[in-house]
Amino acid sequence: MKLNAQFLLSAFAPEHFPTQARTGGAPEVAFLGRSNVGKSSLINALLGAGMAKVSSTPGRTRSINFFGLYPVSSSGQQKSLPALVFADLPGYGYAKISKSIAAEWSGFIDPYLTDREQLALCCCLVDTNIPPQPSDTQLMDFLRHEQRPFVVIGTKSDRLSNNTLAKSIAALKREHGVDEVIAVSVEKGKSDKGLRALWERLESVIPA
Ligand SMILES: Nc1nc2c(ncn2[C@@H]2O[C@H](COP(=O)(O)OP(=O)(O)OP(=O)(O)O)[C@@H](O)[C@H]2O)c(=O)[nH]1
Ligand SMILES: [Mg+2]
Repeated sequence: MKLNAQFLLSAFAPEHFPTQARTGGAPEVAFLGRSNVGKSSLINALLGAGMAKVSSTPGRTRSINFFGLYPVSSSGQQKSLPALVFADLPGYGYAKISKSIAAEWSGFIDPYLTDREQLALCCCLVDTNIPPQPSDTQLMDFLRHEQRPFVVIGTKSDRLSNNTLAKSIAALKREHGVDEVIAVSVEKGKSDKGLRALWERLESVIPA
């Protein structure tokens, strides 16, 4: 299926979340993880450069940013409703701004993860360059409790040798209690095997 990506809106409160009229109730995929882990970069790699704002300053994404993925017919016509919606979420776990982030989480991110009916899959991004983080374990425990399906994605894999990456992935699987961690890199010229595996998983949430 050919999909055309379009920015929908930035939400700072639950009442801003895209309406049924806007999305037709399309399934949503949320991108979650600590500040600077590479959420916005991954969305750009999946949807095309420039979609989401990337920054070297942690804590850049402060709103939930929604993107619609619209099917395009063989004649090139774009459908009026998206088949899938991506949600780029603010990061957590960055000490300097953790207080304001904590307030945001209880204000509108928590409600999004708890109540959003369309939310079909959570992508939990973890950095393969650092040891497993308690804040990530905490998020996954929360998602398990909420019975939200999630997939764990290991970012910035280009910075590690194959051997070190394999060890890191093994540690992440063990610590987070998951069978699979999809290793990805958004660096040009690096293998896009992980990105392709991820796309397959994402497309699987679109109803046939
Ligand atoms: N080497 C390498 N760097 C990456 C990769 N993905 C992201 N980065 C870098 O990591 C930094 C943070 O990336 P973002 O995508 O803005 O991270 P984020 O998770 O959206 O951050 P917040 O919005 O602050 O929560 C940027 O400097 C990116 O260039 C990757 O696959 N490889
Ligand atoms: Mg971001």
